[in-house]
Parts: sequence; structure tokens; C-alpha cells
Amino acid sequence: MEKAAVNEDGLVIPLIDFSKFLEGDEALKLETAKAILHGFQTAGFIYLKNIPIQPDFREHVFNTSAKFFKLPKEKKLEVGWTTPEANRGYSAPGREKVTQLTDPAEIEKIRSAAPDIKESYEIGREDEPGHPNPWPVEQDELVGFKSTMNNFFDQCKALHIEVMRAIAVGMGIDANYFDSFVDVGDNILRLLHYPAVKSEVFKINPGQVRAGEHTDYGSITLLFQDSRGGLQVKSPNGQFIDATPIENTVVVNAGDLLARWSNDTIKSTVHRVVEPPKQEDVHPPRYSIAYFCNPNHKSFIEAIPGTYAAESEKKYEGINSGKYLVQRLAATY
Ligand SMILES: O=C(O)CCC(=O)C(=O)O
Ligand SMILES: [Fe+2]
Repeated sequence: MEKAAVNEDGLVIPLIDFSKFLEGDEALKLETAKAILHGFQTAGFIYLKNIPIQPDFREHVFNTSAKFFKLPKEKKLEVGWTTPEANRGYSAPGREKVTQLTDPAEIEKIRSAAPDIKESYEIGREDEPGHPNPWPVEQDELVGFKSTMNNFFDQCKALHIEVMRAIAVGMGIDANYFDSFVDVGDNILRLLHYPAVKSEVFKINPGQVRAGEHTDYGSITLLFQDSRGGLQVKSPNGQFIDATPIENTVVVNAGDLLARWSNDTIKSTVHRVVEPPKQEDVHPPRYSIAYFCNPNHKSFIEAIPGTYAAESEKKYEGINSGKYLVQRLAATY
């Protein structure tokens, strides 16, 4: 197997060649699937290379995303995020708070309140009844935005299905076990922009981050990052470890619903985005794209066969996927 993408403080995140699963013979498929599952069971994170999404298209999507965030604020607010049920549209950055307080209690208050320095735009599947995507007007630079994003959405949707097949093969259950749970594509494509920020913002307030620590909610997240860095994953010992960008890879992490579905045999690991490791007075903007994969909203999620020996070992009640996700979203927005 490859050298791990990350190996520090007990956190080992494997780097896996996904073409070996997609195109390999039975033995190679199985070996690769087991490595993928093992990564999710131990780190909760893996890096995949040689995925079917082509590097030049990925770059085009990143360029297209940057064009959206360059729109004037009013234009972005016209397509604002509305409700957890829709979970689509633009979210503005929290206003920056830079203070010179000295009282520790006050500092703690501000620290915990320090808003993430980020803005995002979320896109859902186009054909979900009652929840149209609020697309920006396509003029000038933005011509082709919708078709690019919908194309990327569909390619990520297909990759989700393949990664779930790898998990199934790794678990030794039917390779297509998850297909009917993930075929609808109730997923969310989130474009992320972390604006340029002075390094001193992080120095003045040690609690300041670009994105606060959290776990994701769904089945898996496909996380495409640029080369800036700053993503960190919590090790089993509780330290945040850099998940350094590796060109043309996608970081894939398991979400809470997959952890629950797997009867906690798969981990949903805490991660965050902090000041980039490279020393600079002003950090340039960072762009990333998170594709949040979910089981179909209509799916009923209960322990996957093989993740428990006796009924009494099932840790959770079954739950409706859509209901679970809306509850989680409602708590954060
Ligand atoms: O921007 C990143 O690298 C991480 C984003 C993330 O974890 C999220 O949006 O859930
Ligand atoms: Fe996340």
C-alpha cells in the first residue's frame, strides 16, 4: 500500500488509489475496499487519488466557484440560504471581531463567539420538489455557472455511490447493498471561500479559526481543497493534526449518520480549518468544495448487517435520514 497521507500522533489517514477499486481484478478490488473501510474505521478519513473526476474539470469548478464569490455582496445575498429543509443558497461571513480585551472571562466570551471567517454557497439536487436552487443570474463571468455546478454535482453523486460500494465490499456484504439507499442524490454541494485574512487576526484571538471544529452529518463528505492548507483532523489523542493538501486527491470523511448506520464501527471524526501553516502577514484566500453525501432523505437508517452479532448489540434506534439531517442542520444555523 501507499505511504499514508497523514501519520502523526496516532492519526493515520491512508492515501488510496481508487482506480484499483474501480478497475482492478477481484483480488485488488477487495484489498482496496478493505483499506478504504479500515481508514474509515480508524481515522474516519481517507484520501483518494485517481478518481473519475478529472483534474482539469475540478480546476474549472474551482475557478467557477471563485467567480461566484467575487460577485458584489448584494448579488450574493439575493440567493441567500433560507431554511434547513431547503439547505441551499449563500451564507455570508460572520463579521470579524478583533478586540484588545484583557479580562480573561471577556476574552473567553469573544473567543467562543468568534465567527468563522468564511462564506459559502450550497447547491442541492435540481429535481427536489419544493426546493429549487436559488441560482445567481448568469451574466458576464458567471455564464455557465449552473451547468458546471450541476455537472460536478452529478459526478460527485456517482463517486458517492462507488465509495459506498467499496465500503460494502470491505464489509463483506453485497457490493450493491447501499445502492438503493443513495441513488436519489439527496446531497449538498457546498462551495467555500475563506477570504484573505491578516495573520494578526489569529494572533490577537487564539480562538479564531476559519471554520470551527465539527463533525459532518451525513454518510460521507468529499472534500476538495486547494493548496493553501489549514484543514486539521483530531487524532485519537485529541490533538489537531494538519491534513495537508495533496494535489489531485479528494479527502473523504465519514459523517455522523454513517457512523450511526455502521453501529459505530466507522468513525465520524472532528475536524476544523485554522490559520494556514505557511507564515505570511496576509494569508491569501482559500477555496474548498465540500460535497456532503447523504442517504436518500426517505431512507430508514438502521444498523448495517454484519455490524452487530445480536439485536442487543444495536446501539441506536432506526431513524429516517431526512428527519435526522434537518434536525442537525436546524441546530447549527
Ligand atoms: O474547507 C474545508 O477544508 C473543510 C470544510 C468542512 O469541513 C465543512 O464544510 O464541513
Ligand atoms: Fe466538515
